[in-house]
Amino acid sequence: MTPTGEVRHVEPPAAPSMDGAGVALAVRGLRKSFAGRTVLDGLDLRLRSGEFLALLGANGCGKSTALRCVVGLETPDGGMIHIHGREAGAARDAESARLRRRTAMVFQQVHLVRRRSVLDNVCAGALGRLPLRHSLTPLLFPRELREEAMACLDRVGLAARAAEPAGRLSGGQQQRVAIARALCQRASIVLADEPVSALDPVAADQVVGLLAELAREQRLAVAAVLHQPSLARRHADRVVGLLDGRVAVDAPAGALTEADLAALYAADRRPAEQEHR
Ligand SMILES: Nc1ncnc2c1ncn2[C@@H]1O[C@H](COP(=O)(O)OP(=O)(O)OP(=O)(O)O)[C@@H](O)[C@H]1O
Repeated sequence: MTPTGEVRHVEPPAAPSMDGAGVALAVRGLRKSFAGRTVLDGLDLRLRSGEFLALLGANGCGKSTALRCVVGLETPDGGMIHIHGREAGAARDAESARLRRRTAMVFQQVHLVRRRSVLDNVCAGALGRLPLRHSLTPLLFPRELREEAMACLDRVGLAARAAEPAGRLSGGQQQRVAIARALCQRASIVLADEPVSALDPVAADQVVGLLAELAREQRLAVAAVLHQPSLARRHADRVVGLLDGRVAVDAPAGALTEADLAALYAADRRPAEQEHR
């Protein structure tokens, strides 16, 4: 951010193209308020296939809300969301649902069924494209799906744990299972909301490193909300910092400055409720 409070765009330029080559996700002018309080105030964001973007910003600045709007868990008040060049509207029409199935969200809470096997949990990523009966019992998962899920588990380094109950794995391993589930969904855009906030530093580094690898090697578009700028600098291609529901910093990860971080996390800019969290 500049001393005058303007957005510090090192690269790319301010106005995101909605459908340029390689742009997997483009958000323009996204607006969202809760009970009259503006949370997203015209957010612009662009994410390319093969890119790992770290989303930074103080508590309450709107990071989760932005991701939730993209995957359809929140309905924006205004703005546009384009997924692979096509508009995903707020309406629950078939085209928007199809586009949103290209996106997967990974949460801090992994949302695994702890008593079911690791493999069954990964297979569950495919439920959106399978007939409803498959959700009744994992015995109905087709063999090809199990093979695909094994390949996803192999990709996150956990094939050997496929038969164990998911609840038996460590926190970092469970988060890797959740990422494998997103792969089994065949998502091309993975949005991770604080995926490592509950993990120790070593596990956190592994999980963020894995997300970066998946972006690079499988050409996924990956955005992760992180509260650790050091992880963003080490693994991300680009960093976007939000302030008051808008983009305040958009820079290659290596160009993120201490002044940027000071501006993003300045205590005197936060609403009073944040001070006491
Ligand atoms: N469903 C909701 N109803 C009412 N207020 C909400 C809702 N979801 C989010 N908010 C409010 O919107 C603001 C932004 O929340 P959001 O979770 O997007 O922030 P964040 O940047 O992800 O914060 P954190 O880093 O703490 O997770 C907060 O003040 C939050 O209380």
